[in-house]
Amino acid sequence: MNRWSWSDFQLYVITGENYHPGRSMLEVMEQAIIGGADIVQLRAKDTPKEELLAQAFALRELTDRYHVPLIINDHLDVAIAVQADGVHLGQEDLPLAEARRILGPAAIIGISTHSIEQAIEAEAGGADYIGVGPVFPTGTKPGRQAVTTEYVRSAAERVKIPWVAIGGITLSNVDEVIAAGAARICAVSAIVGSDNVADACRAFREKINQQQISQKEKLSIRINGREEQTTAQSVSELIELLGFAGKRMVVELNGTIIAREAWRETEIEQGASLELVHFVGGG
Ligand SMILES: Cc1ncc(COP(=O)(O)OP(=O)(O)O)c(N)n1
Ligand SMILES: Cc1ncsc1CCOP(=O)(O)O
Ligand SMILES: [Mg+2]
Repeated sequence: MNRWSWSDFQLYVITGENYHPGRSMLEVMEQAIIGGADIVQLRAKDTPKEELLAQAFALRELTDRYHVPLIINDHLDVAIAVQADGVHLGQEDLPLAEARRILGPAAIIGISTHSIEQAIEAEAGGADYIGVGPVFPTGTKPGRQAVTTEYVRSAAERVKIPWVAIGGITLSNVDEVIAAGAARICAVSAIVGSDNVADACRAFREKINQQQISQKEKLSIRINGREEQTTAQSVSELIELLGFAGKRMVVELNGTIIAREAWRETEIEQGASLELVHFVGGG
């Protein structure tokens, strides 16, 4: 991953110094990158500007060394000063259009969204990616209402630009978020607060990859007009998986009736349309 293919990212890690007393932000973020963080954000809400700027320069040097994109939370001036790859803005921060006017077309601008309406607005306004969250309640943004995996599900259905699920995501609940359709995960506490930051990142990456492999293996097909996902590769396998093995059936695949003898060698391909008629009763 590098800044030229930034949108393929899977694991986005944000700084959170209060989660790792005794370890520096730089050593923690280096471990995150080594473990597989493929985009990072500097977020330090209460840090004075001068110190924030120094942290941003140091993180720029680190991310340059590893060819990882750097995003600055909230502060466009800091992003410009350190030649970061972009900024992340919330609903109450500088409006997207203003940020774009200042930063230009090449900058990566991410927008926090808490509803599908906000997501559609950010997409239409030219955001490069959006944050979807907080999925779960989180101490990193106390008091902010969780959007739940319901919003993750609608983002998966409707958002066309890259989007990342964020907020209260841990190794114990990330499967739920991925199952709701998230292909990109962002975390603070579960990663930077972990004893072994690199291993935590590897574990998150493993879970994201695992899900993507099993999604890829599934074919999207239509059965009697309904969109379905299947791992079946032949008509006979599909009939078995649907629990119709041994039953009297007529199978039509893409408009052609398939004789029972041909079920085993007839492959099912992505986008196939099947009509299955099951005869009930005998006589
Ligand atoms: C990737 C990502 N998503 C959401 C946020 C939150 O941004 P915002 O709502 O502006 O809140 P603060 O982070 O500024 O407290 C984010 N930073 N990154
Ligand atoms: C910055 C931010 N925006 C929405 S949730 C959140 C915090 C994410 O932190 P954590 O992964 O510790 O819940
Ligand atoms: Mg903000």
